[in-house]
Amino acid sequence: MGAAAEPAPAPGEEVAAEMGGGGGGGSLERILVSVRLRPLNAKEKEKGDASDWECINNTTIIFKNSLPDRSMLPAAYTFDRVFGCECATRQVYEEGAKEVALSVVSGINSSIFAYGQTSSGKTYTMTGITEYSVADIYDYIQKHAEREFILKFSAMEIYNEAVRDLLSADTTPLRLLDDPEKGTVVDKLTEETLRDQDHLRELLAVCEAQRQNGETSLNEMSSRSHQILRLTIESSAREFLGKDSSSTLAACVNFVDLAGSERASQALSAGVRLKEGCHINRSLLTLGTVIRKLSKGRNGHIPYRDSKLTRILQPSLGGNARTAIICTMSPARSHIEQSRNTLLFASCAKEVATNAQVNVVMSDKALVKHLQRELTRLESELKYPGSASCTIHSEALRERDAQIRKMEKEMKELMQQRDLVQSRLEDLLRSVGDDHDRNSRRWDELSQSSISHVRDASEDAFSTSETYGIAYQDQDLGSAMFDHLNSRNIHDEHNIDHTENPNKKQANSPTHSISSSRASGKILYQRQEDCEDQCKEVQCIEINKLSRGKSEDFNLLFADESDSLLPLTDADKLEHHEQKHSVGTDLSSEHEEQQSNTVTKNVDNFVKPTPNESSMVDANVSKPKTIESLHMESNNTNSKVFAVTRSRSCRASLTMTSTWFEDSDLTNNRTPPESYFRDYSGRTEAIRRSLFSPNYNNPNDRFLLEGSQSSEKFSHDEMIKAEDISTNSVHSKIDANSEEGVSIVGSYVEGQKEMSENQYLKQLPDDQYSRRTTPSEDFGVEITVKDVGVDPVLSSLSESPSRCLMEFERKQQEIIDLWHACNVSLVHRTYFFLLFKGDPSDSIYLEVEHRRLSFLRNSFSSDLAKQAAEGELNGVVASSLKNLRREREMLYRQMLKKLPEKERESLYNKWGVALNSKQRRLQLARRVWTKTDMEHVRESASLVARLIGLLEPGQALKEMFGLSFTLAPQLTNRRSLSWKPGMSFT
Ligand SMILES: Nc1ncnc2c1ncn2[C@@H]1O[C@H](COP(=O)(O)OP(=O)(O)OP(=O)(O)O)[C@@H](O)[C@H]1O
Repeated sequence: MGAAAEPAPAPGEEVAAEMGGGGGGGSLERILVSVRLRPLNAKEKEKGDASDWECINNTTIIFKNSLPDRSMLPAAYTFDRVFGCECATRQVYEEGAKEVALSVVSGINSSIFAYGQTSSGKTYTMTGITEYSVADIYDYIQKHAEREFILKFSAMEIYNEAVRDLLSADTTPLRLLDDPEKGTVVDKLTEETLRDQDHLRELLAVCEAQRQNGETSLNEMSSRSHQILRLTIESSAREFLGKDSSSTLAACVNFVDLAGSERASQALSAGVRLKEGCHINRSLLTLGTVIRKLSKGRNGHIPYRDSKLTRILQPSLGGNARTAIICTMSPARSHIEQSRNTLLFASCAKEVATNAQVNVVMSDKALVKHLQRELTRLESELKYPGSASCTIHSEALRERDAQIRKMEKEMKELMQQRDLVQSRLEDLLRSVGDDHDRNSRRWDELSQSSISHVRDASEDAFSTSETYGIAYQDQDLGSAMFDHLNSRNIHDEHNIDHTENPNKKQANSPTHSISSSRASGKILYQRQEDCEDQCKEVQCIEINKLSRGKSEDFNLLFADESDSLLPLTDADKLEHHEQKHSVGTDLSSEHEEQQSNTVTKNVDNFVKPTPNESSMVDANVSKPKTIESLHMESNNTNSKVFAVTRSRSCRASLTMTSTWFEDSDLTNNRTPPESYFRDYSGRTEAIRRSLFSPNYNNPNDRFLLEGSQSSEKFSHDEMIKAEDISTNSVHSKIDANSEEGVSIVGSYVEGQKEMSENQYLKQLPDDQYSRRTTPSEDFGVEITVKDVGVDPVLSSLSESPSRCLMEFERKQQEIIDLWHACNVSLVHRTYFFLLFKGDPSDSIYLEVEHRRLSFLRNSFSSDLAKQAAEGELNGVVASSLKNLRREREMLYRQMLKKLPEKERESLYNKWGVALNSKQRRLQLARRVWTKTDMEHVRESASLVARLIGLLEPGQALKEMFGLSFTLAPQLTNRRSLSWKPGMSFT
């Protein structure tokens, strides 16, 4: 037996207001739903149909037969009332309709519906209910002689979606009109004012005779239409009749006998009957939809207007009316489908609530009188403040004053606390400031390319599958910074592993471990609430390259390409060749196995700490200057893994996930660490495909891909070449399809970053450079970055918004100047300019861009000096100029595609290109981004964006610039951050 449905809350709790009540102010009340089971009829008995349904009590009906294929369906249904086949219509009326029907005499609209398949007993039930109701109404009227009642009767049927007046011989369909006050009204519907009960009986007989009946296979006298009998009752207290203060209660009760809800096929309908069936079912279908939607709440559109039935009955379906629905059903097994549908409808209906109100109609005089009384009362309150209502008001005011005072006190205390915390913060910053100053120059360098160093450090370190571990040891400041950076960085796509640190001083400190993998999006953070000592600086970020990276995987993808632009060394080729045959075919080759076994072991240690070992990371953290690793690797992967950790005195270290590539992956990957590690190798291909989708036959794309993986392979000049090719790729992609330009710009930017990073490495003192590039034995390189300062984000938190904005504008202008000086791609400038508008997070991007460009400019200067000596223009400068020229050509071509002639002409005017001159488009393309004043820049960006089809840029686009930071909400709220000057990575 299936689960029994919950009984609906008792309906009718909100009983009709007493006559003469004030009106309005309705309350929600569920539709009263009951089910009536009729006895098996002669035909059914003849066929030997079994009776499968039984009412086991007043509210529950069960399906007796346990057919095996029905076992999944519920076998018991509960409603407000259920009536077995032995129940008389009188009982059905008394318990399932009377209360609702009689609301009408109290000025409350009501409706009684009969719903069910053909021949289930709807007409049989409704006829009885109408009679009993009418009798009771007249009985009530008799007993309330103090009121004068006016009864009006109207009747209609909806047959084939046409409304017909049942009190008129005219069969012309009636129109439905929308009345602003009354809602849907049936135009020209006859409304008879009733003389007495006999008069009503006569009219009911007329209706019965007029109604569309027909014979179906299931019912010889089947009602083929929806019938609505409407009795309107108005009543006024005789005492006030004719007086100014009289008011009237007005409401109507609908007796609705719906047409059969059966399927046409089941009623063996054909011809006229089939057409009827279609219309009937369309109306019933809408009724079902309305009831279903209402049962789920009133959110969204309720399609009342989809059928005449629901339009006319709209107030009864969730509106200003009390409603009762009696669902009739046959107990026969042959009708099981229809019976279930009926019960389903009933189950939905019992969830629907209506909002019935007492409808009071005031005479104009009464209304004026009422308003005058109200006015007088208010005036007297103003004149005599000592009156009762005024006393209440003044008390309320006193209470409010007291509340305000209390809140002011609390605010004062909070402000004091804030000042205290701020001064502590300043102390702390001051104490770290010295070290920060000492290290600032170096940190500036480090931070601009914090990730890049890691990547560039390896001979082929620029792998898309590198995994950067993050270790962040924080006190209050660090915590804030941690939240700030990581919340933005990982977009909540992380797994946090809370473990206990077994070290005695940190025994009670929760440790959040989050690791970050570029390829997998897996992030493990390591955070310590309480440091062993008061750390004041980040002294050391030790980065281990633990295993070989996915660059090999990527290279393998192109290993067959004969037109590779990469000058592969013999060793490379050999390696690629070997891996090509191992990856994807035999991941458990010896070489792979060695790596993966080692790494897997460590991973297991990391992600599944034993109680004794606790977190391996924590243990590592507490060891001074140990190059410990967050060994994260899958069994199958040969991914490169970097672990960034810090020594005892580290304040904070953070490895940025850097590319749109990995960010997208972070977004996609939500698997827990273990599964990630297991699934890793399979996923790389998917990631590659879903995120990059390059054309592998295209040498430019190929170069981009390979370049992005192994920048270390390229010399500075090669990087410039890479930029060349990237730019070309941008252009060709944009030419082909401007939308694709978005992702390609990402690659382009990546290339530019690499170039600057490469340049940066060249500028480093030899010892540092070698430290970043010395391959270690097993898995590659060890990178040590020392003396990293404290996060200036925090030190700038107290900046005023206006100052922040000024800082942003200053930085933005500097970047614009640098773009100009370095001949940076126009598309890149456009994207960057439009993306970063001073949002708090933008500061980081601007900082990165600024530093990158500074390096580029240095590179330009040295190239220029060299070329001046050599007397010819080549190298970086020449290549960038070439790129710009190509870009302008691309824009020139786009103009024809993207801009209608009129728009082009207005642009020529705006940009000072003579309309009668030659090559106007080219002239225009040559004018954009040629100056650095803000107006020119804005216009240029707008035009280029239009030409390359850049739509409203979103956060995702920001991420393609290589970094993704989200301010922790608490930080944003607390300090209303804006542009933060001098931000750098810590
Ligand atoms: N509870 C009942 N007890 C005895 N007979 C019933 C009962 N319900 C219905 N019947 C009989 O079943 C037959 C069909 O009933 P009725 O016409 O009311 O069905 P219906 O649902 O209105 O069908 P349709 O939708 O085709 O108009 C009638 O002869 C009626 O007398």
